[in-house]
Amino acid sequence: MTDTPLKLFNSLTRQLEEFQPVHPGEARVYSCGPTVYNYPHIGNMRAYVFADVLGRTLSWKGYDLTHVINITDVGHLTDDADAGEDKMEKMAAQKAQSIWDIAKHYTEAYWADVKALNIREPAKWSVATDYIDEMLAFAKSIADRHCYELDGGLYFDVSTVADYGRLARAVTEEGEGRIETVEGKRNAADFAIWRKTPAGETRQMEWDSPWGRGAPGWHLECSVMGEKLLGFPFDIHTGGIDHREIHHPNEIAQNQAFCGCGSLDVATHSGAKIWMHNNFLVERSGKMSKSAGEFLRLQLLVDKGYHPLAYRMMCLQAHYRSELEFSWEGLGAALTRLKRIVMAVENIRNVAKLPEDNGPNLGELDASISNDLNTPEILTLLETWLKLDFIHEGHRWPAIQAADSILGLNLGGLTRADLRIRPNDARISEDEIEAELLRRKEARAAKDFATSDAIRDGLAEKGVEVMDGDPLGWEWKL
Ligand SMILES: Nc1ncnc2c1ncn2[C@@H]1O[C@H](COP(=O)(O)OP(=O)(O)OP(=O)(O)O)[C@@H](O)[C@H]1O
Ligand SMILES: [Zn+2]
Repeated sequence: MTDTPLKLFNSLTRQLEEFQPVHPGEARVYSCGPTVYNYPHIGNMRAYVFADVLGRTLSWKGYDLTHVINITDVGHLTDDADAGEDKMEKMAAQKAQSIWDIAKHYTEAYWADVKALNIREPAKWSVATDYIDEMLAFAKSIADRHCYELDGGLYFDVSTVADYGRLARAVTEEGEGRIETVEGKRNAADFAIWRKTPAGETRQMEWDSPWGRGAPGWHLECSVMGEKLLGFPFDIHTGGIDHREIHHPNEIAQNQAFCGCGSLDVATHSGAKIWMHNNFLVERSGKMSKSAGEFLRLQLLVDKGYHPLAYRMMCLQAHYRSELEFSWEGLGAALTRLKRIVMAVENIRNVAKLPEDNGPNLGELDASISNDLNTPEILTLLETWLKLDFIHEGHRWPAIQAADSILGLNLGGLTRADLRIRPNDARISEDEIEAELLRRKEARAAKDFATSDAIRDGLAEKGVEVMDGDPLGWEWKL
C-alpha cells in the first residue's frame, strides 16, 4: 500500500471519504455497463475511462482489484423512469434482426473501443441475460415485503425502504414530471422489477416467472449481478451521473430490501460502500446521447485523424466530476499534448534503469491520485518530470511508468509515428508525401530554395504540414 490514504467522493454521503476496503487488501468494484443496442458514443466511453482510472489507481495502491462491468442486453427502457420500450427490442424490430445478433455486434463494437482507449479488461464482463435465474430468485426474496403486482408486472414499492432516493439530486415526489404514471402505482417513483409481456405481444426475449412471462427490469439486473459477483456490501459502484437520479436509487432500494432491513446504512445496506459518478461529456448543444440520432463515435475521431488515446488524454485533462465539453479544437490540443509527451518519453524509455533509486519522489503522484483521482494534476507532474533533465533518464523512467500505470496512455509502447493517423479525406498518400519530401531534400541540398518552398506549399495545400527539425518531418493538418 502507498502512504497517502485514498480519498474518493461518495455521491451517497456527498463527501470525500477514505477508502477502507471491506475485505482487507482487496477492492471490489462494479461499473454499470453499456446497453448494447447501438454503438457507444464517446460520452459513454468517458464513463469507462473513469472506471479504468479508478481501477488502475486501486491496483497501483496495492489493492487486489476485482472489477465487474455488465453488458445490458435486456430490460433497459427508452425512458430510464419506467416507461417506453425496451431499447434492445426496439432496435431489433427497426433492423429486423435478432436481439442476440444486435447484442453481439454492439458488444464487440464496445469492446473495440475499450481496447483502443487502453481500458483494462475487468475481471468479468457480466451479461445480464446470463443471470435470469438469479434475478428471479432475488425478486422472489423481496416480493412479499416490498413489491406488488399490477397488469404490467411486479412493482417495487419505494415507501417500504428508508430514505428512498437519497442518492438522487432530483426531487422524487409526484408532480415533478419525471415519472410516467402507471395505473395503480402506489408511489410515483415505484418501478417495475419484472415486466410482463403485454397480452397479444411477443417479445424476442422473455422468460417465465411467478408474475407472468416477461423480462427483468434494468435496475434488478445490476443489483443481482453486483450481489452475485462481488457480494454485499462491495467497495465501489460506478456509473455516469445520469444513473445517480433513477437507476442507482432504484438499485439501492432493491439492495436495502434484499438485506432485509430496509435501512440505508451506507456501509452495510445500500449494496456498496461508495457510489461514484462521472460527469457528462457534453456538446455545445447539450448532453451527448445516442438516442438522439447523430452521435460521435470513437471511430469518427479516428477517421478524422485523431488517435483514440488523444480522446483518453482529453478525458484525463478534466477531473471526472467536472462536465467536459467536446470540441474538435480541444481534441486537437489533447493530441498535441500527447505528442509532446510521447516525443519526450521516446528519448527516455530506452535508457537502462540505474541501480540506485533516486528518481522523482512518488509522494506527489500518490497525493494527487489519492485526492479523488486528480488526473489533471498528474499530467502536469508527468510533464515536470519529463523536463527534469538534471536527473538521469534511467531514474526518471520508473516514475513516469508509475504515473502512466494510472493514466493508461501506453507511454511504454506508443510512438510518435503511431499518433500520425491518416485522415479518411486526406488527398495524398503517405508514400507520395515521402516522395515529395525526398524531392524537397534534394532541392535544398542543391540550394534551390524556390523549388523547396514550392514543394512545402504544395504539401500544405494537400493538408500536410512540413516540420523542419522534427524527427518525423511532417504532420497531417487537415
Ligand atoms: N454524455 C455522457 N458523458 C459521460 N457518460 C455518459 C454520457 N452518456 C451516458 N453516459 C454513461 O455511459 C454509460 C453507458 O450508458 P448506456 O450504454 O446505458 O447509454 P445510454 O444511457 O443508453 O445512452 P444515451 O443516454 O447516450 O442514449 C453509463 O454509465 C452512462 O451513465
Ligand atoms: Zn447498472
